[in-house]
Amino acid sequence: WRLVFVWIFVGLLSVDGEVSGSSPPLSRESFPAGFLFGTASASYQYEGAAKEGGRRPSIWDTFTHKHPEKIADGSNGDVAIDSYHRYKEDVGIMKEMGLDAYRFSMSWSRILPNGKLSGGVNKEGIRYYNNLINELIANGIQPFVTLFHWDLPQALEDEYGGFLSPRIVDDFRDYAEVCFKEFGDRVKHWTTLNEPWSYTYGGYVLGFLAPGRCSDWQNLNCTGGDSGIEPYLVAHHLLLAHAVSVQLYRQKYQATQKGMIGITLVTYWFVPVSNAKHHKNAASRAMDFMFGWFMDPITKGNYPHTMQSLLGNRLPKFTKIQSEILKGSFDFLGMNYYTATYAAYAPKNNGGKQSYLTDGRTNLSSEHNGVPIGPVTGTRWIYMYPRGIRSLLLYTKKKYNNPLIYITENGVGDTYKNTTVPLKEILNDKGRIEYHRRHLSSIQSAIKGGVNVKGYFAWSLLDNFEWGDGYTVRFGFNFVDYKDGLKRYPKLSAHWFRNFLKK
Ligand SMILES: N=C(Cc1ccccc1)N[C@@H]1O[C@H](CO[C@@H]2OC[C@@H](O)[C@H](O)[C@H]2O)[C@@H](O)[C@H](O)[C@H]1O
Repeated sequence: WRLVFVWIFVGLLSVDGEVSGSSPPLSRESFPAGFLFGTASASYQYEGAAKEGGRRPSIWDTFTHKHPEKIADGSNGDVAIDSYHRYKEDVGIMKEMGLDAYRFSMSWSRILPNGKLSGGVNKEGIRYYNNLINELIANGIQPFVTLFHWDLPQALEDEYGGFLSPRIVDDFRDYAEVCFKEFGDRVKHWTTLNEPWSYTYGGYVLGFLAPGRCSDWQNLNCTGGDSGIEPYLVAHHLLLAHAVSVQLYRQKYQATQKGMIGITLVTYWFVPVSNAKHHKNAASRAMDFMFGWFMDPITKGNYPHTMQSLLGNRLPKFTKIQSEILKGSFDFLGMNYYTATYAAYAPKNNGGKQSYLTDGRTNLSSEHNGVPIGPVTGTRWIYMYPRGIRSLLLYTKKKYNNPLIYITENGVGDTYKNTTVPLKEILNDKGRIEYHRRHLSSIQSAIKGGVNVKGYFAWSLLDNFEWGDGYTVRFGFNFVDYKDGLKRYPKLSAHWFRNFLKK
């Protein structure tokens, strides 16, 4: 009998650490009082109205129009899902779902069309974001605002190469100050950057994101660049732009506006292919090269030791003053988690050319001995690995002194290359419900482990323009009908989340 009991108990213990079956089904009540639930979005992926309301081009307008071959369906964000005109309807959907907060980004080139303060502030841009913020607050939804979600004004890319140049630091700070001044009386959670790793990796290592730069020997149809040098320059300037903007907010606005400011970082969870020391070290190095690359400077004022020793003079150096303003430059940490990957030791490829891809001496793979790290999903690079968000949260708590954390993105997409799939099937997104439920359960387990996480934003409220995958990958709780006036329909997951959130 004892054996039978053990078997039953073990069977109930789901791999995410939650004891399913014995505890009530997961709901808002499973989380501490005041825990915020929301959804996330980004300006270029949602707004559309690319040439309306005084907005000038961003590097994503240029990238999609000049290189449609780099977008799965050759599409762009000219119209996207038209949130610029439909924001009231979209806020209504958030209200209906019972969201506490909404994370969105501001389009820098809608507010400063020429990128610089000297080019003038676009009043129509200010008006749009005031309308959106006021609509959210009128519906009891807190605005979480990201200043930069990859859509850099093209004017700054043209003038001095955007984030390749240190000149970006002052222009970003000026842009941030316009936003603090205009919206800071109502916006109490600011994020400077969304995923500086992705902007750097996608834009300067492999060139599949704007501005599409990489080493020509990689034969990835890039517009110039050097995957072994430029990523480290861009990341350096992203960090400095972040730090000076946080310093400005704290010195001039925080005392009166009483808001918080942070940064959103993305990382995989890395699982060593075996317990062999050289593979465990590889997994640790992989964390340094993706998460520590940004997390160490904002907590310790410098890059991880592994990066410093492996990169030498290819890694820019912070001055003493820069190190000081970087250290502690966040009130909260935004964390985006989607999946995990295996890490194995990789020897230095002496003959090979230099690239971020090989600098970390790690081989990353989504499978080991032919077995995927987790169940495949509707998204090519996302394997279901919910325990990874718990491991990542506990790792962050231990290594970085238990910071205040919001999960600012977590979600999964369904891929539709052929558009003949019946609507009924698309709306029946049980896989998305399972993905979010298991990740929420894993977060609950991390909270029990003492992690200071205070909110969860799902990616995404609506299907939208998914960068290199255009409109072929759908992440929304709500379906957008690209063939019939961008009409919005709740998927099964929207009903599930509404019930989950019911007070
Ligand atoms: N996409 C990422 C991180 C990333 C970057 C390069 C390569 C792999 C993964 N991060 C977040 O994921 C979200 C989902 O990302 C999609 O994932 C599936 C891909 O096929 C698609 O191209 C990408 O947009 C984006 O919409 C958000 O804007 C972004 O903040």
